[in-house]
Amino acid sequence: MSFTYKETELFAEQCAVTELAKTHGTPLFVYSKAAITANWQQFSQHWPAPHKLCYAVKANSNLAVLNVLARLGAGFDIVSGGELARVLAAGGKAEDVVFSGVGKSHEEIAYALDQNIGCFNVESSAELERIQHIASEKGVVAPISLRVNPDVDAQTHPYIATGLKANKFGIAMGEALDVFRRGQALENLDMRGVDCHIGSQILTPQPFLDAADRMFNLIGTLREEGIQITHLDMGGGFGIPYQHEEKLEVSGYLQELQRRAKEIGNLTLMLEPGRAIVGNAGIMVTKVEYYKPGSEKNFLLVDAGMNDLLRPSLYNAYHDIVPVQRHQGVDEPLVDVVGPVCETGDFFGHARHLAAQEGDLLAVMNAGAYGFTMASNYNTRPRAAEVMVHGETASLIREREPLASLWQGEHVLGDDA
Ligand SMILES: Cc1ncc(COP(=O)(O)O)c(C=O)c1O
Ligand SMILES: N[C@@H](CCCC[NH3+])C(=O)O
Repeated sequence: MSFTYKETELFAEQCAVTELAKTHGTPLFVYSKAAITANWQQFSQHWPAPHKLCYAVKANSNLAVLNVLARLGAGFDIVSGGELARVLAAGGKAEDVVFSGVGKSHEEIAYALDQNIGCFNVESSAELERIQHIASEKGVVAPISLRVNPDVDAQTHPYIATGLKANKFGIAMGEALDVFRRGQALENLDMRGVDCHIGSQILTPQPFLDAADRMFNLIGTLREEGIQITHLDMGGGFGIPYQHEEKLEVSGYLQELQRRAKEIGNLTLMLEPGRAIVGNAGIMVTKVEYYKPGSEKNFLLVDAGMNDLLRPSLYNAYHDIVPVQRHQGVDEPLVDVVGPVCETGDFFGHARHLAAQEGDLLAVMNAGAYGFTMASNYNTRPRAAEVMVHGETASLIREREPLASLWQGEHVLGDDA
């Protein structure tokens, strides 16, 4: 059985999807190892050593996915102690991990230091002091990069734009030199890099190039001060086509970064792609529970909800919805595809032409990134199972959550309370 996610090929493989749904139930996330590998190679072929690629774990942190990437030689970008634990459990190495995030706790910093993490991407002066304190208590030296906010408009959804002054992320460009000097004065910090991340689902190269200009200028300024920065991490954010968008061509940008790094010398580059590696490598399969025609709107009620795939509800994001079994020669009414959760915002698509009946399967496309990782138990719904298709085989890589796990660990008060 082979499996790809182009619509036509999905139909050719309808038996496979139907079989998987029958075996594992729905909703079900299905990922393709071949697609993840191909996406990874799109970057790695233009990114020779010593430059590094750190996959952003938040996009999809299933252990099998992380393991495929670790075997491909990936480094990892994490934002929590939990993500670090996952990377290690999946066979990744701590030295290949960069730790991003604005709110790292004491516990997370201590854990990362104990594991000999590759680098902390530090987002504030307060965080710098905290890492110094913990590293000195442990008698170790922490590798540090400063995340700088380049104040660039990423031209994306405001909730996922991160590189503007008004956003909570990074250290303001104008403060970077002072914070860097402070870091250099602290004994248990090794100030070795700068980084930025301007946002996610960016579809034009210009914001990346603008950010790169500002970061290279900053490195120039730091070097004039005698501060020898040895790495620049430009983050992730590479968008994928969900609807009719143009595919973002990354190779030109990657080459431009390398050209500039070579020009100034002694600089290793890093990137942190997430969505671009796993987004189109996954679908969410869901079953139609009811067709509910109405005078104003028709609804297809499916068994997946916003708790399984939050992107449409949170960002009004578009995902193609494809029937797994196509009914030939029948009308395709206009329908809203909605879930069972008690919120009007619980939808996967509005005004779609779809002919589907109770029991039919639908595939929600491009669900490999920020799908399962943003799932919750809202409405006390168990999180879905995940399957990886590899070659002729499909393996269950995460079981559906058992219902009992949804209340285990909770305690009712005794009668005397
Ligand atoms: C610091 C950092 N790096 C990398 C990423 C990955 O972004 P994307 O999935 O858009 O490539 C994110 C998320 O936006 C992030 O916050
Ligand atoms: N969760 C977002 C991306 C946010 C990236 C995290 N920095 C999405 O689904 O598009």
